[in-house]
Amino acid sequence: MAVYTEVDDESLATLLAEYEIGSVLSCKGIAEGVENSNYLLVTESGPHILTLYEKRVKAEDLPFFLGLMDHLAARGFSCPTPIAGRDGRILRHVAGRPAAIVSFLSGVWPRRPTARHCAGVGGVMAQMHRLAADFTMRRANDLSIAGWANIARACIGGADAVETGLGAEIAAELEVLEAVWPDRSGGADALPRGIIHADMFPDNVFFLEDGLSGVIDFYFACNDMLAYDLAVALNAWCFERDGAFNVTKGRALLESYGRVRPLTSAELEMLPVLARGAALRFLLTRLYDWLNQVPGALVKPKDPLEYLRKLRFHRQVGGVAGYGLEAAA
Ligand SMILES: Nc1ncnc2c1ncn2[C@@H]1O[C@H](COP(=O)(O)OP(=O)(O)O)[C@@H](O)[C@H]1O
Ligand SMILES: N[C@@H](CCOP(=O)(O)O)C(=O)O
Repeated sequence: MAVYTEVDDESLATLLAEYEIGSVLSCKGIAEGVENSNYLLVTESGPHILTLYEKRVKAEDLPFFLGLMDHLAARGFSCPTPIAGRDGRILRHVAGRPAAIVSFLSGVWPRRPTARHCAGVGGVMAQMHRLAADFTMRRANDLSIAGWANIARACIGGADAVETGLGAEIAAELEVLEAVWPDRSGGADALPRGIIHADMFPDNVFFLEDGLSGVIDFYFACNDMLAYDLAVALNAWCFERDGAFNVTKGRALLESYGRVRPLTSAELEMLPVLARGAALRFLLTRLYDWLNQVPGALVKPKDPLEYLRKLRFHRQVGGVAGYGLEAAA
């Protein structure tokens, strides 16, 4: 459960007085997520989500995240819509934290993703990439390769307590990725860039009986290579619980993405490298959280070693066929 900051009744009543969504009927901490404190806030006008932004979310990035959700929702993309108060402002302060209220999205996230779910997420990701193309705000990916090196420095000393040799393996991986990470200078061989979600995990994609119902949690969104978003999703959606990569799921995800935004041959070729980077990114942030647990917070840290196993898989993938696609387009 991720509730780092409690909200008392008085603060809640003061907050709600600034909106036109009626008074509070109930407000309960949500038993999921790891980054922010989330509450299911039911008012006279229905359910909403109250989010108090914590640790990794910088206050100066909030206009980007909330602006992006607003931009996508206005174009028919199913994601939370930020709700403005009577004064037109979306961002507030509650219990000493920056906070916002967003619309509630129906659906449940898939505990055991199938190839059908993977096809759904591939399609919706490509749609998001297209719809965000004219979003004018920018945010650099602070959890790309330079950011990984910073996190690695902060937790490499404790890594071997989690698994013997882990510190050295992370250092070696970073060195390799530094050498092969796709061109960041915008040269002719640069991969297509745009706004990416950067955390499109199963717990951030909701489904109803008739299919995908929406995407939440845009708090890592940024400008980066579009194919990196796919690399994150291959990691998050296409491995089985026993650690095996499921090529049927990989193919479903990639083909359905490609039907909305065809992938270039350079993107397909780079996929194994991008997937290694994505696996290292989640290995590092999980390792950091594992080693720096917040006393008293209602949060269950995620297993860093799951991503070490995924990283080792990507290292031996020779090309896009390893993810289920026949050949480069
Ligand atoms: N707009 C929303 N509609 C419905 N449920 C939501 C919404 N936003 C968040 N939630 C619920 O809160 C949980 C945690 O949200 P998330 O944004 O993933 O948190 P965190 O950023 O802390 O990881 C989700 O798994 C979901 O159950
Ligand atoms: N998806 C990340 C953790 C980020 O938490 P989320 O609840 O915002 O998805 C991971 O699995 O490490």
